[in-house]
Amino acid sequence: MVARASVAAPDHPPVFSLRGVGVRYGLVQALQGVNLTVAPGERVALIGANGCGKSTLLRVLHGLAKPSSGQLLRGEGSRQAMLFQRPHMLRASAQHNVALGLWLHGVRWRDARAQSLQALQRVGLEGIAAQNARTLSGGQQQRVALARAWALRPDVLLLDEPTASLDPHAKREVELLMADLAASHGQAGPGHPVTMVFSSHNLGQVKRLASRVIYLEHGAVLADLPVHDFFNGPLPDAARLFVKGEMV
Ligand SMILES: Nc1ncnc2c1ncn2[C@@H]1O[C@H](COP(=O)(O)OP(=O)(O)OP(=O)(O)O)[C@@H](O)[C@H]1O
Repeated sequence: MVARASVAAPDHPPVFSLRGVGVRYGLVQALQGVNLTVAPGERVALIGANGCGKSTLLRVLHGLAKPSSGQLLRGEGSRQAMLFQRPHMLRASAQHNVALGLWLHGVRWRDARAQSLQALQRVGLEGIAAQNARTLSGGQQQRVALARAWALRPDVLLLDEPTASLDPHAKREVELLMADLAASHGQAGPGHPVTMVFSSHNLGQVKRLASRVIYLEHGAVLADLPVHDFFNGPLPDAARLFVKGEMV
C-alpha cells in the first residue's frame, strides 16, 4: 500500500501530472505505475535505494526518457533546467559555458555574455568567470551549472543527486544555492515560484530543502508525504528501514 497524503489544493494547474507511468529498459522495469501530480512551487525530494528509479523519473520529467506506458502531462509554457551529479562542462571559460546555454535559448551573444556574468555573480563565481570550466573544482563546476540553469530563469529545476560527489563544504554551498534558487521565481515573474524536484541520498538535505518526499522502491512509489509527515509519521516498513539505515 502506498502511504500518501494529499498536498494542499494548488491554485494553479499542475507542473507535472503522471498517470500510471512505466519505463522499461529491455528486461528492467525501471519505473512502474507511477501516479504523481506536482504543483507549482513544490520542492519534491526523490529518495530510495540505488536503482529504485530516481534518475529515470527525473529523466522522464525532463523529456530525456520516454514512458513505455502511462501518460505524462506537463504544464504549458514552463521552462525547465536539469542538473546532474557530474556537471557537463565544455572546455571553455565558465562564462562561455553559461552564455552558451542562453544563446541556445535564442539570446543574442552579446546579451548572453552580460547575463552570464550576472548569473555567475549570483553563485559567487564572478572572480573565475574567465577560467576554463574544466579546471574548476567539482563544487565550483556544480555552481557554474546552477548559474547556467538560473540564467535561463527556469520555472522548474530538476536535479539528480547534485551534491553526491562533493566534499562537505561544497555540498553545503551548493545546497544553499539550491534553496536560494528554489525561493526565487520563474520566467513568468513574482507569484510564479520555482518548482524543484531533486534526488538525494542525504536525508539531512532532504529535511532542509524538501516540502514533500517521495520514496521509491523497485520503480514504484511506496510513500508520498509532506516532509514533516515522512520523517515523523508512520511509514511502510521498507521506507522506515531505509530511513533508519541512511540516518546512521
Ligand atoms: N539506460 C539504461 N539501460 C538499461 N537499464 C537502465 C538504464 N538506465 C537505468 N537502468 C536501470 O533502471 C533501474 C533504475 O535506475 P535509475 O538510475 O533510475 O535508479 P536510481 O534510483 O537513480 O539509482 P542511483 O541511486 O544508483 O542513481 C536500474 O535497475 C538501472 O540499472
